Amino acid sequence: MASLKVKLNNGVEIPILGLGTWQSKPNEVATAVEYALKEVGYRHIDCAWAYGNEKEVGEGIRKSGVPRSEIFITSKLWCTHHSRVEAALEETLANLGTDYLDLYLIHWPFHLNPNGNHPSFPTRPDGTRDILPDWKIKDTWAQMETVYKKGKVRAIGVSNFSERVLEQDILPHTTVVPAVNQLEIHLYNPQHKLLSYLKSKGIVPQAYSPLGSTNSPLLSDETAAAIASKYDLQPSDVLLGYLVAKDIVTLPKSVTPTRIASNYTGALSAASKLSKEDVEKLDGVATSGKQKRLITPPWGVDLGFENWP
Ligand SMILES: NC(=O)C1=CN([C@@H]2O[C@H](COP(=O)(O)OP(=O)(O)OC[C@H]3O[C@@H](n4cnc5c(N)ncnc54)[C@H](OP(=O)(O)O)[C@@H]3O)[C@@H](O)[C@H]2O)C=CC1
Ligand SMILES: O=C[C@H](O)[C@@H](O)[C@@H](O)[C@H](O)C(=O)O
Repeated sequence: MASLKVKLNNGVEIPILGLGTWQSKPNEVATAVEYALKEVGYRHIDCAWAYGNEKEVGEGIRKSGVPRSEIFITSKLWCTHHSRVEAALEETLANLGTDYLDLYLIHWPFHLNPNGNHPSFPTRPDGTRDILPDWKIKDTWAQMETVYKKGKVRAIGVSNFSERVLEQDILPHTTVVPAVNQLEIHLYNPQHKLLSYLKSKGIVPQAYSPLGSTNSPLLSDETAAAIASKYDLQPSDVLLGYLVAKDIVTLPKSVTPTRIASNYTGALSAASKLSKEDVEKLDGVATSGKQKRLITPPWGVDLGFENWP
């Protein structure tokens, strides 16, 4: 049986399943969060300033009646805020209506121009993203360490950081090793090499877009479907259970009550049923020609990832 929590490198425990909230409309997310916490048993919500719905997530948390201390809340520092981490965190805390986060992540390893032509997605005259090329990501991380040491967040980590960025730009300069790296990890983008590297450094991986995100090609995958029918599960259960069985913190998003419920129970059920051979088979799907990244914002610079188009 897969464990329900994973221990981070500072001893804090994180529930292995969390509810995603990207693209959850503000008028839907409060109900979704309330339902997930009150009716299903989720105790972990994955948020971000950039999702524009943190106020409504906070509303859902309060309406659920589940005590704050029982819920693991993650949020992420947006790219236009790298020079003012503490102020950005305060804004997120106020939006969510809480006085601390369980985990705060740097959303992407770039500082976008805070004085550009858009508050979240500034672009240059040629249309490319207005990244500050001279900004050092270690200076963002130093501010993350400050808010951690002040006790405003129980753990700090990163998201969308490749091995190269961690190895060259973060780890040589840290006193606190990131607790987590949140990445696109799923059947078609399993990132085996990066996962081994993270394990060697004690950094816990979190899987975003575990179902393949919007209009997912994964839900009709033949290997996942065959394994699902063997155990009387849905393919979505297998997609999630596969990651949970590998001790990867998994973040399915849904605003549909039946899916919010089945993703939770199905993931745990699949994780307990999948054999070593099933997991090996699923591990090989991408390398047998199905490798595909689904979330590739147009950064216009090399992030250091394998298989970035
Ligand atoms: N750090 C980062 O850069 C990123 C972080 N994330 C995080 O990870 C979370 C999950 O990733 P996300 O990209 O949202 O994608 P998911 O892989 O979680 O897929 C979500 C999509 O699948 C649908 N869905 C959910 N459950 C089922 C089911 N059982 N059967 C069929 N369809 C289903 C949802 O529809 P519906 O809601 O209508 O039910 C939605 O369209 C995000 O919400 C966010 O919190 C995601 C991307 C990038
Ligand atoms: O967390 C979700 C994703 O990272 C999302 O915030 C980005 O992909 C963003 O839409 C972008 O275009 O950079």
